[in-house]
Amino acid sequence: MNPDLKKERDGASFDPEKIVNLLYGGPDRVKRKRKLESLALNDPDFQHEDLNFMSREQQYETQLKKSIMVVQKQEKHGIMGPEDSAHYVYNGAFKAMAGPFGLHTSMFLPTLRGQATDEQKDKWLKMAENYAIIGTYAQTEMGHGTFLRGLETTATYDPHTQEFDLHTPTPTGTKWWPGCLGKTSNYCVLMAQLYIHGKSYGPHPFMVQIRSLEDHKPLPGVTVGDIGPKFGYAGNDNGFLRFDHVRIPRDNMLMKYSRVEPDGTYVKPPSSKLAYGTMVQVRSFIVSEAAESLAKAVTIATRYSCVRRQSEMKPGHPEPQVLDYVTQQYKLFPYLAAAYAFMFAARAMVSVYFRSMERITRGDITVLPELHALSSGLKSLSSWVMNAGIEECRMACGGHGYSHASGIPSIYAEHTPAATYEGENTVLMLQTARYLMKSYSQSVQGEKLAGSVAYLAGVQPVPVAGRTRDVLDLQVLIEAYQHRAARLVHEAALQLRKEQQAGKDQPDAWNATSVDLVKAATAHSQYFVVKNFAARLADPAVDSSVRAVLTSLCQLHALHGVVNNSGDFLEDGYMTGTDIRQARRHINALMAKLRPDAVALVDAFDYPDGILNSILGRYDGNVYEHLLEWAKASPLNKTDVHQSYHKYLKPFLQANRAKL
Ligand SMILES: CC/C=C\C/C=C\C/C=C\C/C=C\C/C=C\C/C=C/C(=O)SCCNC(=O)CCNC(=O)[C@H](O)C(C)(C)COP(=O)(O)OP(=O)(O)OC[C@H]1O[C@@H](n2cnc3c(N)ncnc32)[C@H](O)[C@@H]1OP(=O)(O)O
Ligand SMILES: Cc1cc2nc3c(=O)[nH]c(=O)nc-3n(C[C@H](O)[C@H](O)[C@H](O)COP(=O)(O)OP(=O)(O)OC[C@H]3O[C@@H](n4cnc5c(N)ncnc54)[C@H](O)[C@@H]3O)c2cc1C
Repeated sequence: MNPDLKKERDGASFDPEKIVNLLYGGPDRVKRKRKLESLALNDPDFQHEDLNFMSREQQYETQLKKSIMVVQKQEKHGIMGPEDSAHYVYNGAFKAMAGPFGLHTSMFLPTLRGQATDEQKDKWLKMAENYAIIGTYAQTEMGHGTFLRGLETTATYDPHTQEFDLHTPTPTGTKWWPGCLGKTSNYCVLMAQLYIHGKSYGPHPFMVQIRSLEDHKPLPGVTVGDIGPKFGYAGNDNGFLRFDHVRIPRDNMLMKYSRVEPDGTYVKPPSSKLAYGTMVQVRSFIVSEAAESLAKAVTIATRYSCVRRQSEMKPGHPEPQVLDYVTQQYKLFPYLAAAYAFMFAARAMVSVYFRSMERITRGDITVLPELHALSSGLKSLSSWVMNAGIEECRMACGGHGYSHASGIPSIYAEHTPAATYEGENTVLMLQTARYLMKSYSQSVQGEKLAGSVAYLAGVQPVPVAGRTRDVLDLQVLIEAYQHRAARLVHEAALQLRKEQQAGKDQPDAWNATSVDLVKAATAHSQYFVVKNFAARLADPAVDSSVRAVLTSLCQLHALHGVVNNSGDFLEDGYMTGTDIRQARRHINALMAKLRPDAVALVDAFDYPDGILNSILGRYDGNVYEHLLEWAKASPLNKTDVHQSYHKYLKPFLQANRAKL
């Protein structure tokens, strides 16, 4: 063990195991998590050359082979359900979401479960759950991803044959991006515009076979392939798909909510947005993905910052650990705090999701708009912060952060698209804003608001300027976030009205106000995160040493947000210059207080080395010797003299020498 890391761990004010239990739901679940992770990490069948040293084709093949073994072994070991899979599959076996069966489990199966009738489930779900067929979720097209109503792929009902005719009318209508489509899937859930008797009914889901179950060749009329290399996701065959008048039976439309009768009569769903249910589910889960990826990057950068010694803080003294530089703490600790904040927010989001789904299943669709607004806002906020945080962690590791040996580039490449997939973040924040504007106007009309928007009922009066308040008090901070969100919603609503009064129609007024609207929706989401973090600490079951350190983290998270967005808090005089100055001082004091606990706090995320996959973030801190070992494994080091020397460099050098 690196002596610096040992010293850090010995000096912590709490036992990290207590936080591990808090984060993962108690000792039994932690035991299960560790068992599943180590089962996957120590399985010789899952060992392979570092993916960073492989070509894309090799990566795809390796991940596909592993995916198959994962399925077989899951069955053998009785590993079931999303929590088990998160530990065994995504963290243990893959260290990634993006394996070639990723879309089968994350979207294809949930869509069948959520959108198919019981008869349709009997027909397909068992086959899909048992991997007799592999599917994906094919919605996005080359020309349209965000604008779902603009999809071009059509499903035209023919009552004579009781079939749908699937067709891609234009190049831009080509399905583009669906994961696991390019080479792996033989089925997909296709989102296509439903046409009956020449009338459009909007996007609907259809179950479509795209490849032969005999030889895996594309079925007649189907053109399908891989979209080529991307920023990351090398092991995933994101694909393209086109249809040339492909016919499928009527009952291949997923008909849990809307139906087409044999004669072509359309039966409306209780809400047309129920067809978008899988996206809402995955958005709700992405908050956890964002929290975890950020936590991994922060773990690597924090441990490395205790091992790394650089420069002279005091003349003639030994080089200090870089984490002792307050600027380094300022880079890392706010993201450490954010990772915790989003882990708690993710838990809350998932329980809101399941509670809402229970009601929706019982036929109560009134909860849908709030679920959509909350999941859209939290998905966007968490993935934005995650992206900024991972990049900050990379830079905090200096040059070594840029090497794949740090593990950070892979974390970044694997998770950065979360800001884009399942709904582009700005677009989703505007969806949240839409709900906030509606709620605000209901409140202005005297309706009582409930749930996450109840606070919009009235913007609190601005306290007398100069009033002293303790900005370290979590209740004071929650009220400040609440006030800021309510005010920004109120002002965005006023601005929207002003734009309309100035003669703009509603869409133009909305566009003109959209920067304010995104700001308001972001503030609303941040308020939820801060309030939820503080509420988690109020739980009497939380151990006192843990409560102490997490309270400091919660204060840091909230204060950092205040200082970073100080204009919002100052603008209407709710906070004063003195408050902000105090907030800055408190941040410094909190960082000093958290410094001795930093390593224990990242240890408490409980990522073993096999999952972090990082030389810099090793638990034992033996970074330097392993860096060299890792580099020696690079394919370019297989021989002392690379063959290209003989082909190119040698003649070039010889010719140059001959000229002299
Ligand atoms: C069990 C699960 C197991 C494992 C999962 C584990 C972890 C998951 C974590 C990670 C995932 C891992 C791997 C996956 C990796 C990548 C996969 C990526 C997949 C994809 O990207 S799929 C494609 C996603 N595409 C989108 O998200 C498109 C975004 N666009 C839209 O959603 C909509 O078109 C838009 C923009 C929201 C709607 O715009 P518009 O205003 O034009 O809407 P409408 O006119 O259609 O709507 C009017 C009305 O309806 C409201 N509304 C819109 N959407 C919804 C909704 N989903 N629910 C409820 N309500 C909705 C809208 O706000 C309007 O309301 P209003 O009239 O104002 O009342
Ligand atoms: C790694 C990865 C995996 C994916 N997997 C799948 C999959 O499995 N299945 C699938 O169907 N799709 C998948 N997608 C596609 C993904 O869902 C879309 O890329 C995403 O929904 C964004 O749509 P877009 O690409 O059309 O972006 P665009 O909508 O073209 O966005 C471009 C810019 O325009 C802005 N913009 C667009 N509309 C508005 C608006 N109304 N108001 C303000 N600004 C706007 C956006 O904010 C953005 O800045 C995947 C994408 C990636 C990157």
